[in-house]
Parts: sequence; C-alpha cells; structure tokens
Amino acid sequence: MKNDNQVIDMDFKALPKIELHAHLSGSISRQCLHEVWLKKKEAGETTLTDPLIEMPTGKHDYDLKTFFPLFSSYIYNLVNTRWALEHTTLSVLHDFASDGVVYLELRTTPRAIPSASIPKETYVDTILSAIRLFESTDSRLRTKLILSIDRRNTLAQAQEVISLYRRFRSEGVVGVDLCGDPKHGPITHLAPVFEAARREMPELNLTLHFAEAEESGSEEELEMLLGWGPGRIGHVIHVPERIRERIKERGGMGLELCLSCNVHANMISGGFEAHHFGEWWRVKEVVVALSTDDVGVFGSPLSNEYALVAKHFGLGREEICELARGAIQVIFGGEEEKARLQQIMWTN
Ligand SMILES: CNc1ncnc2c1ncn2[C@@H]1O[C@H](COP(=O)(O)O)[C@@H](O)[C@H]1O
Repeated sequence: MKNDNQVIDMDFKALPKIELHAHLSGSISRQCLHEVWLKKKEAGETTLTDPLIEMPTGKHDYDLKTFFPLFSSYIYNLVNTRWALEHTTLSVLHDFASDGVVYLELRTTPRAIPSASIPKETYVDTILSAIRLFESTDSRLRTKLILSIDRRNTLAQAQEVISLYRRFRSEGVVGVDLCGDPKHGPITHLAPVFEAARREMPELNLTLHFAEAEESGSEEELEMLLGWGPGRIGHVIHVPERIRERIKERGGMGLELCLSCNVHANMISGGFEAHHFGEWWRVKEVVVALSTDDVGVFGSPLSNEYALVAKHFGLGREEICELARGAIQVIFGGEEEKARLQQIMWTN
C-alpha cells in the first residue's frame, strides 16, 4: 500500500468499473436537464428556472434537507414527458459509458405522470426501452434496472413496486431498493410488503438504504432490514457495533459506499479521510462497491470516486483493480454477466 500523500498514476476513466448504486433522476447531468428545460421553454411549457441557474455548476453542497425537495419540486417537473424520460435516461447511460462503466445497475422509483398520461408501468417500460436502444449502439456497457420503494410510500404504493418488479423481471429489472429521506420516520409499516416478497420470492435481490442518518440507524430498524435478507446495503453510516458484527457474520454482503455524496451532503463529518470506506474496504467478510449515488447532484463520476480512495486511503494500482473487480460478486445481473465482467475487468 502506498502512503497517504502519494497518489498513483492511473487512468481511472479507462479502468473498467461497475456501478451498483445510482439513482436515475439524480444521475442526470445539469447540461441534460438544461436541454430538457430549453425544449420546454421554447414550447411555452415551463415557468421553471433554467437548471444551470437553479443548480449552478460547482454547487454540490445539497444536504439532506435541500436534497430531497430538489426532486419533488424541481427535477420531476422537468422530466415529465415520455420524450424527457427517454432523453434523460439515454444521457445518463451515455455519461456512465463515457466514464468507463461497463456494468450499471440503475435504480428508480416508479412514477406516474398523469399530465403526460404515463402510468407507473409505462414509466418503467420507457426506461427499459431506452436501455435497449442504448445497448443496440454500445456493446460495452450493460445496464439493469432496480425499482425503488420510497420510505415515504404507503403500503399500497410499496406493493405496487413489487408488482412492477414481477411484471418486468424478465425484461431487465433485477431487484428492489428501499430509498428516500432517511429522516422521514419509521418504516415498520412497510415490513409486511418486504416480508411477503421474501416469502414468495426467495431469490428476490434486495438492496436497502441502511443507516444513512442517525434517525434511520436504530438497532431495531437495522435488525428489521437485515431480516428482509438484502444482498446489498447502501451508505452504511450510523451503524451500531452489534449490527456491524451481524453484517460481517452474514458473509459476502455488498456495501454500496458513496463517498462524495456523504461528504458533500454532510452526512459524515471529517471529510474524505474520515469516511467509513477506510473502515470497511479491507474487511474480508463484506464486498465494497464504490458508487456515485447521484452524480448529477454531487458531481463526482465513478472514476473520480476511485481517484478519491486512491488519494485519501492510499490504495495502489492492484488494490484499485481488486476493489473494482470485487463488485462482480454482488451484482444482481446473473452468472453470464459475471463471466463477461471477469473477462473484461482489469486484474492489475
Ligand atoms: C442521499 N442519497 C439518497 N438517499 C436516499 N434516497 C435517495 C438518495 N438519492 C436519491 N434518492 C432517492 O431517489 C429519488 C430520485 O431518483 P428516482 O426518481 O428514483 O430515479 C429521490 O426522490 C430519493 O427518493
């Protein structure tokens, strides 16, 4: 391992990478949102402020208070037609591909858009079509979709997401996520949906936002989440010692760690050096998958997340390659995809 102030000379963009924790709406670049806005403005269809003014270049300090409303009161009002959904999805795929991502699990909360006569099913279908269209022109990036249940969802809304998962699981949907504002409140009301889904579909791939804020880091909540049998957990910040041990006991759990998001959103203190990546990356019982969360908001592509851990935790070239390849173990995309990734990802 190199010492802390040396940074290896490595092309992090060229490094083939796996992205497992990226929210579609938060991954749209500001330039792309601007294009959508421009088209709407010209057609007299929006009174919203230009995204380049609303979210100025270089502004990444959204905290948990300002972050969530950005979607409900701004981005969702821009991305509210079939064209905008397709255009933004294609742009997100293009951005990940240009950054050297070779396998992507994109996640999104199924959203009905009544003003455009788009029910949730069409929302999901439109994104899957955009993925197919993209893959017909780019042979290297493979993308799967994960459907998100929001902590703020009612039981019925959560159930609807599970139904959509069943409907689309043979068409590129590979799992279900639990996301949303971690300060929102308890989620015990959602337990019956996850428990029934697990009972009825033992093979269901689950990834759960886990201990993102103190409010969502109680032993009680975390025990419940582990009880639903996730293959991966996201953020993993405010984890009590006993739960940390439980995670290790599981063996092979994927940890989706999002450094820039956590630092910029003030979800941790002490900056990059203090990030819990430092605590987990050498733990043999888990698999760390570096992730971007919302690159459109926090502005750090996956290549930069690798550069950051090289810089702040002194990983050398082989350790970086090992970290990137490690994520193969916890993808939801199946054995064939794992074999493809084994072929193309760097060993040193
Ligand atoms: C700090 N990190 C995070 N923690 C929890 N939930 C997050 C998140 N980042 C994004 N989302 C969830 O993803 C939605 C936007 O993308 P989609 O419309 O679903 O594609 C947000 O509304 C939020 O619920």
